[in-house]
Amino acid sequence: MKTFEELFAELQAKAAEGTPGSSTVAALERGVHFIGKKVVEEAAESWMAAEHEGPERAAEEISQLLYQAQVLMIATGLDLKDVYRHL
Ligand SMILES: N=c1c2ncn([C@@H]3O[C@H](COP(=O)(O)OP(=O)(O)OP(=O)(O)O)[C@@H](O)[C@H]3O)c2ncn1[C@@H]1O[C@H](COP(=O)(O)O)[C@@H](O)[C@H]1O
Repeated sequence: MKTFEELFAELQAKAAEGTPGSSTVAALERGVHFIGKKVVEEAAESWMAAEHEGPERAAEEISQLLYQAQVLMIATGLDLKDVYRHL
């Protein structure tokens, strides 16, 4: 198990190193348009899971939504503090 902050630090490091075999690096190479579509896809799947598939499936889909949101942040050059200051 990892926290939101720990995952973000891991993704930043992989992006900086261009780690081979990383799905994050592959997504970043495809760009914001591709990542944005993944965010929307995971948002829809989170909604559907919450409404129809129960809390366990919702948790799984929401974790993927958080992951994709972090990838979008990195693709946009944002750090966590850039987002947190709007909370
Ligand atoms: N938490 C995630 C994570 N969540 C989702 N994904 C990716 O997001 C994509 C999910 O897209 P899809 O919806 O197409 O996948 P799916 O099979 O249809 O899944 P469902 O949405 O239908 O359930 C897959 O490519 C996953 O690899 C993730 N990829 C990586 N991580 C974590 O990110 C870290 C770095 O991973 P790498 O960059 O791959 O090394 C590791 O700690 C990973 O655990």
